[in-house]
Amino acid sequence: MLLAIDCGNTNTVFSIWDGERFLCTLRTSTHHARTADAYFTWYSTLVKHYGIEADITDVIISSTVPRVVFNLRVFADRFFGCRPIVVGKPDCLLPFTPRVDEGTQVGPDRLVNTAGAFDRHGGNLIVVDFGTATTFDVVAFDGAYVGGVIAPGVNLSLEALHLAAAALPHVDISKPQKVIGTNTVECIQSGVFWGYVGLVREICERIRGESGQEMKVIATGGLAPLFQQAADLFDTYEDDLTMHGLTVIHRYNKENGAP
Ligand SMILES: Nc1ncnc2c1ncn2[C@@H]1O[C@H](COP(=O)(O)OP(=O)(O)OP(=O)(O)O)[C@@H](O)[C@H]1O
Ligand SMILES: CC(C)(CO)[C@@H](O)C(=O)NCCC(=O)O
Ligand SMILES: [K+]
Repeated sequence: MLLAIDCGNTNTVFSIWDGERFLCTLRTSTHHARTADAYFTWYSTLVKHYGIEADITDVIISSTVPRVVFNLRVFADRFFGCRPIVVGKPDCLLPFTPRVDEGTQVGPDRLVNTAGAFDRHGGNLIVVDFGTATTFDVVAFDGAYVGGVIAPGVNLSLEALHLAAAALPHVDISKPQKVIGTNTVECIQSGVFWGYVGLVREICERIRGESGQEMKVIATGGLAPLFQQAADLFDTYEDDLTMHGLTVIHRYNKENGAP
């Protein structure tokens, strides 16, 4: 069985796979100081709760936070006796070579999203991921990551307003009924919500223009459905895209003789 781990700057998600069959997802916040033993305590409690007979033989990790990788490696070695594949490390094979400026370290989550989206949809895609940052990954005709866009995440923008302006409260994102807010909370929600609708539309339009291609837009991340409610921004929404990408890269490494 495969344990696929996606560590973002905010949240860490584990998913367990029996071959192609998805078994469960476990989610926790990302903390660089969490030890291998602490991961196992959390993991084994939840696996037991879900009644899963998990016999993990393989682990793959994508982490946008370099510091957490050490403890996750120890976790994989100590509790499952295996050496994980870590996306972005030289010994992890990718189904494509990113076409970016020399020396650029593309976020592993973006490489994983690219692999997952190409596997499901073929090439000429824009993948929009609403995580800590809002990222746009451009996937070429042949499945290569060829660049993209990084914008501040939705929750980060809300938090930044609250932190920087003494009179602005913390506000949760939601779809406002109108553009013109008549109280502070509505004004903030309007700015961030409609601002992101415009941002997504404009960036996708410009990517299509620059590529000279029609491109399908695939959205992932918890907040994507909220934005889709407001406007026809995406062709599809796939909440499991990153996890699927991890299984694609894992399979590719197995088939191509990686350790
Ligand atoms: N249905 C939902 N409605 C509102 N907010 C949601 C929903 N699902 C998830 N969220 C929130 O959306 C945010 C984005 O979630 P997501 O898991 O895509 O990224 P993240 O974990 O915040 O980012 P990263 O992967 O960079 O750590 C999270 O703060 C999450 O709590
Ligand atoms: C942009 C984030 C933070 C999104 O999770 C991550 O992909 C990352 O740290 N990227 C490194 C820089 C890059 O992707 O070009
Ligand atoms: K994510």
